[in-house]
Amino acid sequence: MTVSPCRHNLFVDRKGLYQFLEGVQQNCLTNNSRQIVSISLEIDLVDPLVILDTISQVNEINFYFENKGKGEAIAAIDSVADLHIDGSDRFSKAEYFIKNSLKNIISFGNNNKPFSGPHFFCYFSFFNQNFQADYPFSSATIFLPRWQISVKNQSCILVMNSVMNASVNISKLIQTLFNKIEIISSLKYHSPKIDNFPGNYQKTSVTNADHFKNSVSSALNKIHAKHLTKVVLADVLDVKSSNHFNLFKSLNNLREIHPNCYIFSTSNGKGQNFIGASPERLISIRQQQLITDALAGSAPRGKTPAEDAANANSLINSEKEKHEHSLVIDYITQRLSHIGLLPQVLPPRLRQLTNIQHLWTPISAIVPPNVHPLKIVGQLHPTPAVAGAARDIACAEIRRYENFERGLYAAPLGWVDSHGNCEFIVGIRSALIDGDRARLYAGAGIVAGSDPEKEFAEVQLKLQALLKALV
Ligand SMILES: C=C(O[C@@H]1C=C(C(=O)O)C=C[C@H]1O)C(=O)O
Repeated sequence: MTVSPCRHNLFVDRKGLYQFLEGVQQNCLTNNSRQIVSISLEIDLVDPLVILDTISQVNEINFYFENKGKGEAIAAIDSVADLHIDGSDRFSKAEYFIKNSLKNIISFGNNNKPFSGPHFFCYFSFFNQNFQADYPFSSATIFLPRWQISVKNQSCILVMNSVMNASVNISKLIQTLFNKIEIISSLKYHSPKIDNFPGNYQKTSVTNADHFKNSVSSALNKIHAKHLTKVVLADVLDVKSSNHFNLFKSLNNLREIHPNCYIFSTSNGKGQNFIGASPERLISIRQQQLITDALAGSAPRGKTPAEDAANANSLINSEKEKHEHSLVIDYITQRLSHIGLLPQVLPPRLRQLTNIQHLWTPISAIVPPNVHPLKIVGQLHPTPAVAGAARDIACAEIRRYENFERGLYAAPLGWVDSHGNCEFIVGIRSALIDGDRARLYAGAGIVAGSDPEKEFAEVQLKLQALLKALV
């Protein structure tokens, strides 16, 4: 990838930008080729969620990612290059697509700022192939957005990616960019308050409480028979609202209610969205430093500080929860070692969320430049935090017990840049939204010592927290 020098003043930029684009076009003419130009400009602070809500169209794919605690938010809107695939080699095909696309991208502008330059947004489904024929997302989607608006530490970067060839009108292209900046700048930074949606809604169950509890009991028999050591079973809640779900309000509610979680949303460009608030990072890589989370083992938050501390204490000291947790650590360290990394297990801690708390062990490693982030994602997914152990046996059991398609639930979603930086999370505590209908997903890890009633209560706790933000 070629990088042109950075200029600071927007007016100087306009002239420099014209010359840059002319140079690229000349190159296209000479080589009879096309290129993608990636233009990054610092703009006044805006709220990427407000921008997503205002400029995205139903027929365009998009992606939203926010971590309020880290002061980061990104909206990726519409696509200039995308890949939609299924099958077991989806991670390597996605890696190839990104590497190949990058060869043909030339960058201009503020390239040293966080989130400047081309970023590829990716979302995968839990299984290599979705069984439900009409499930609305492929098992892998990767796209380079036309527009990317991101905020990091109160600084805002706009990236426009655009195709350049011999016939592109450069003045028009620049005009499009500056018109967009004008529209974006006119949208004041605002964070609306949480709404109590007055709309009515009905809950309909796909599974019922007995089905879930019976599955847990049956899985426990298989665990005792040593067929497997852990399986994560999920449940879904179907909701029909009297109004269409309002994505913007739901996401805004989610970020207010769960400031320590990753808030995410993806759209397939056909009217369906997958959204949620996940506490679980699969991997983040910044300057070759990888961090991944082993997150498993749960207890509710207490209603009083004393009750909360007691719950935390019994979580930390529970042999059953520690066993459930250590399966995830063992798997992650083995899988990272398998691809030549040297994982370092950091001290364990508690991840305390609004409604629930988890055992949490971060694991770090240095990533050599020749190991692509998607190789690591493909290596790790699905961890025992969302599948079980042994992994393949657990996945087969999940298919047997769950009578719904997991789709994007509990699967990796995130972004990769051109330097090997990335952030991928696990799409748990999520919902598929389709007009006035929503399907909510949450699960719990089953190990020896699990109690069907308690596991059912844990899943309901997670589902209710999500429901509260959506309706
Ligand atoms: C599978 C989910 O969560 C996972 C299961 C947990 C558990 O059972 O203790 C904890 C965190 C996650 O790894 C979910 O929320 O859907």
